[in-house]
Amino acid sequence: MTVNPAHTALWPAPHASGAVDATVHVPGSKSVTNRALVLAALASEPGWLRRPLRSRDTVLMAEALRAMGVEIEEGVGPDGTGEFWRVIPAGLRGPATVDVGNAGTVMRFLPPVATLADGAVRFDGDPRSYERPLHGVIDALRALGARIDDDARGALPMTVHGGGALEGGPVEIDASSSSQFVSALLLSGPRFNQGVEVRHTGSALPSMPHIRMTVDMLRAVGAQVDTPESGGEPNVWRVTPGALLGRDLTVEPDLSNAQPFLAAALVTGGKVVIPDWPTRTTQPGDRLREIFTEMGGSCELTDYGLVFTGSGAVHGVDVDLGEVGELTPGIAAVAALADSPSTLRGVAHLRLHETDRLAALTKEINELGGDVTETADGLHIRPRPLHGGVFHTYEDHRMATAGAIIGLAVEGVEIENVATTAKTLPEFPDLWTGMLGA
Ligand SMILES: O=C(O)C1=C[C@@H](OP(=O)(O)O)[C@@H](O)[C@H](O)C1
Ligand SMILES: C=C(OP(=O)(O)O)C(=O)O
Repeated sequence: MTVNPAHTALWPAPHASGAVDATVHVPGSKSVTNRALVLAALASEPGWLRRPLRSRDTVLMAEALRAMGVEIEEGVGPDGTGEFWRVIPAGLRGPATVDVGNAGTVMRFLPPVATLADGAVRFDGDPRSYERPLHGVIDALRALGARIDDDARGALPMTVHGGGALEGGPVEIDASSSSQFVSALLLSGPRFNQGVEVRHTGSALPSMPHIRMTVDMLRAVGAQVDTPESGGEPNVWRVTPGALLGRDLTVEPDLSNAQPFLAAALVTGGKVVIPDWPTRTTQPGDRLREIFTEMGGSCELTDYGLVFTGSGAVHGVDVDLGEVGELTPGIAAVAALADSPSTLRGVAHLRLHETDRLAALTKEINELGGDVTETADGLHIRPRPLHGGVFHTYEDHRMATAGAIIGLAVEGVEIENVATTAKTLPEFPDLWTGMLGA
């Protein structure tokens, strides 16, 4: 958790003078966009992504694929269909250089792709990317036949020496520090000579909805995937080798990025509508309908989207967030404003996210007068009257949006480096002030 002096600009978080009442069009899902890019790049024919998220993480993914020879055309479709990206796959090539920034999806999903390139692919990224776990992907790829130089650290920076193909087959990994290890191997699995069989051997696997998203999206492009849910062994996923189809996919809104707007309705006793909320989705953000209802709101899913209404009261929760870890900062912010204590559990792995999120939330909420303590796997939050001050973000987009939620209810909160929201939602400050009618 280091503060970058280049990023100390302060953004006065708007204070809500009354109940919000707004419709917020939330841009596309980061997790869907980056999976769709990888799958389209590995396909045997061109494919389309409509309404892709355009943010730091997804542009890094697109640039990395371009560096390996994939063509990605960008344009705007006819009325109402928004932007599109057309992905034209090509023989993957090296030498290439990939900047992963601090994107978990880029640093984990692309090394397996790079094993298929016919040359060296060098991976580097932000200083934080050196600290985030990658050993599961590196060790698994080596076991499946890849040559990787990583200075024996099991981390970035590293070079994958693509050999034009990978043998693949069965492999065991401990993915308890990130579900993205499993997703990464499955996404490229159809292109390995023997496919891949991933067996998770460690303690609890986090973020299961994200693994389901990987499986659903693989099946949608024609891959055959056997999973624990489809009658297979627990903790084992098997992908059969085969060609992938190019598809025409419209990306769903990012439901985790809808979180701060729903939270605004909750903490101000107002109403927020999110158009195009999917009726069926693997996105973890869909759990907000249940969690924010328990915390005092109510919601209705209509043909138009999700209508979420706050009651004026905000209650604490005791909830295991292991499946939906990326929702933790926003839930912690709401919990700090509640009328009773909260316990957030199952999220020890957040210590290795964009920043150590458990330490960062504890420090920043407490510096505004809060009473938060870290547990082995989460947070205890006892609400207290808060006061203004600087909310540091540690180059973590979800810390910035968490601070903005608190700022709605507490005067004088200033968010350091709100621009860090560009990782997944560059429009955040504008959408936020637009919601408030400013
Ligand atoms: O596969 C994905 O798109 C993601 C999986 C999760 O990662 P972890 O399992 O590392 O928490 C999640 O937190 C991240 O924001 C996105
Ligand atoms: C953990 C997150 O991102 P990443 O994809 O970089 O892991 C997140 O967006 O909350």
